[in-house]
Amino acid sequence: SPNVEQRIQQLRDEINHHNYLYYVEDSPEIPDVEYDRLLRELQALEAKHPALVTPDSPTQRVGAEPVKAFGEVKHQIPMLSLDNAFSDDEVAEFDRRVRERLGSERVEYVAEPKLDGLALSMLYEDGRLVQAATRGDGVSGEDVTHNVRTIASVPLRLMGKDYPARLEVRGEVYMPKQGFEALNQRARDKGDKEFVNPRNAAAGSLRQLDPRITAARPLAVYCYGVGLVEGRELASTHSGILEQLQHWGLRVSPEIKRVIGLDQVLVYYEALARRRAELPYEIDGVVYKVNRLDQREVLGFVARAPRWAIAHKFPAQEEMTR
Ligand SMILES: Cc1c[n+]2nc(N)[nH]c2nc1OC(C)C
Repeated sequence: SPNVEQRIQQLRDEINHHNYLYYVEDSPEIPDVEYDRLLRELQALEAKHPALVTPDSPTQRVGAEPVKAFGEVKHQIPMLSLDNAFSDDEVAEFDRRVRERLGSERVEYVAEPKLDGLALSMLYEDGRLVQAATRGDGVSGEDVTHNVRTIASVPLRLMGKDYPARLEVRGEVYMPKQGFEALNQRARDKGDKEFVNPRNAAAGSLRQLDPRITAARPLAVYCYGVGLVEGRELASTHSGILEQLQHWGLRVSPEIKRVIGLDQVLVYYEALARRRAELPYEIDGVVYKVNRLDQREVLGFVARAPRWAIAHKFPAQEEMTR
């Protein structure tokens, strides 16, 4: 009956909204107990009207059956790796080459924390998450859709209406430090093997055949770019695209900043290096990317990595603590 369908749709919209506030904006508006009541009401209505269940319903995050094997996903746009810089001089050299090729005095970059997780590609068609894949070798990766759907900070449906018909979002899936410690504590209590570091724990949690295992692991995603885009033009700068992704309900790191010129780039790096131990997740450096897409076109790529971006790594953790 129409009012059941209306109530189901209303509950879905409300639950998706509260999911977004809690997991993407980290600023819930209602107490957990109220959220649980909404979810239970939707689950009860869907149990009574199974024909009304849709894959993008918030009740459908955890698939019932494990997959037999990981499908292979061919990335229509290769997922590139990054060149590394290990010193300020190497960053200065990167900036000089960029300025020289662009023939411009000062270049605007976007500086982003480089999370120590694993790269992920998520494809949204008509606003629905239809596929998620690991980077693999950059050309093809593993289909981990069933597991990515269980990550609360990943929307099953985009918000608003002005998103492209097909939008591939790229980001990093990671395990926050606190979740990692708790997971290893549980492993110790059960006499299970512990994970060596949050990156391995995230990789191991994502590459499960049974989504119920992944659903029980504390994973999160920060989006940092796009791949395939069809159906409408996006902004002409990387920072503009990241704002659009946030507008559509995708989670983007609040640490991301626009910086102009080498001096501001290095100030950002030093500031983040000082805060590294306090961040709730592990990072292994900072990524600087030329902000204007037209300038990226001019710069292009070398064999395996773009000329328009570079990762500036921190010294390995143990050296820092010595
Ligand atoms: C591999 C990679 C990793 N990360 N991490 C961030 N924050 N941005 C980013 N961009 C990447 O690659 C693009 C520059 C192509």
